[in-house]
Amino acid sequence: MKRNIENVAVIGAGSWGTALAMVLADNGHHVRLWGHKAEQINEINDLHTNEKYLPDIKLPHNITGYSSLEEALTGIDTIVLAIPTKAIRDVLNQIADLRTEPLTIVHVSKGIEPDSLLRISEMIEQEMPAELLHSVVVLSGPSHAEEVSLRHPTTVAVSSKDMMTAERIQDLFINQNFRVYTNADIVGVEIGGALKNIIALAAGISDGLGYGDNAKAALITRGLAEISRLGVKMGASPLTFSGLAGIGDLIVTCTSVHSRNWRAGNMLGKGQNLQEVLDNMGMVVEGVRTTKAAHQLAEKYNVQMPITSVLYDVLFNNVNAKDGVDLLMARSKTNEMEDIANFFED
Ligand SMILES: NC(=O)C1=CN([C@@H]2O[C@H](COP(=O)(O)OP(=O)(O)OC[C@H]3O[C@@H](n4cnc5c(N)ncnc54)[C@H](OP(=O)(O)O)[C@@H]3O)[C@@H](O)[C@H]2O)C=CC1
Ligand SMILES: O=C(CO)COP(=O)(O)O
Repeated sequence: MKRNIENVAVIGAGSWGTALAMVLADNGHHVRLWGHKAEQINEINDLHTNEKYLPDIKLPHNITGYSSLEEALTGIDTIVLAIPTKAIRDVLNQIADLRTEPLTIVHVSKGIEPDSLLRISEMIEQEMPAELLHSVVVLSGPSHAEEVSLRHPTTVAVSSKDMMTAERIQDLFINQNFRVYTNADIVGVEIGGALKNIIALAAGISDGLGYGDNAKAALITRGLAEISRLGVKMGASPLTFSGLAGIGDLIVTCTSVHSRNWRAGNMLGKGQNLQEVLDNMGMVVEGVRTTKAAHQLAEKYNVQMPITSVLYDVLFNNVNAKDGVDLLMARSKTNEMEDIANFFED
């Protein structure tokens, strides 16, 4: 495939920003990788490594590290925003102050903001003045940075209200190891990516408690049911949840030792407390804040989300993890497929 070679800035030099910078660099693009810690950027430029986030990985030489956001953005019209949901408003404010020309923002974060209950593309539209925003694209799917950086086969979906730009972003990233699909359902792609982290925390807890594969399969299946139930109420297509940003990402996050959400849940299940777990992780565990947001969304849309609700109590109301599982198992009996009937009722 013949490509247009572009200058692209990746904003956020953590695990995912660095792995995606590698995909873009493999495709021949000129990649600027911005991070807010000068020492880490020196390591990227001098040693071509990012040991804290991707140990033992050599970065291609067409990735250049930047610690000045202004320099990273000069002459750039496409950025990949790869930072935790919590930091997005702050970083977008800095970007908006530095820009005079419109940007296409490809966001790759998997969260929902508590209280505002906004998806990330909505936060971007709120923070960036309209004249500085060309388009917002989301890239999501089953894709652990650790495996992408080893160039193992990976598939993701891109979505946007502007599908012409989504197709341009598909071309920017796609290669032999990294297959990119388009999906026009931006609500479903963002909701699937964010809410799977809640179920991965729960799956980690279940494993930490010593429960087996039956329990995990139940969490994945019933987790998908409650994600879809909420997503459809928010305007998503039910089909998206059977795709890469739905069941695909749910499987990888609930079953992989790479997942920070699964690992955090696992430590909780083994008896550590939440603060201890988050302090030890050293990387973002998006599912914790997203559990708060999903709990609020379930109330707002009047949707039953039993796993989310029990996890919320385990994380924030001192409910013991084992008691939480007992609560889920003791719920009143119901018909497995009643959810599907509800999709088509409204
Ligand atoms: N890791 C993965 O496999 C995947 C992650 N994602 C999503 O991508 C997003 C980013 O995750 P990931 O890269 O893994 O997270 P990491 O914790 O690995 O890295 C986060 C990066 O963001 C930086 N950062 C945090 N706060 C700020 C701030 N206020 N200003 C500037 N930089 C900041 C961190 O800097 P510092 O080093 O100083 O902490 C770090 O470089 C998350 O939403 C995650 O769900 C999506 C798909 C795959
Ligand atoms: O989203 C991911 C894989 O698709 C990464 O999940 P974690 O944030 O749990 O590591």
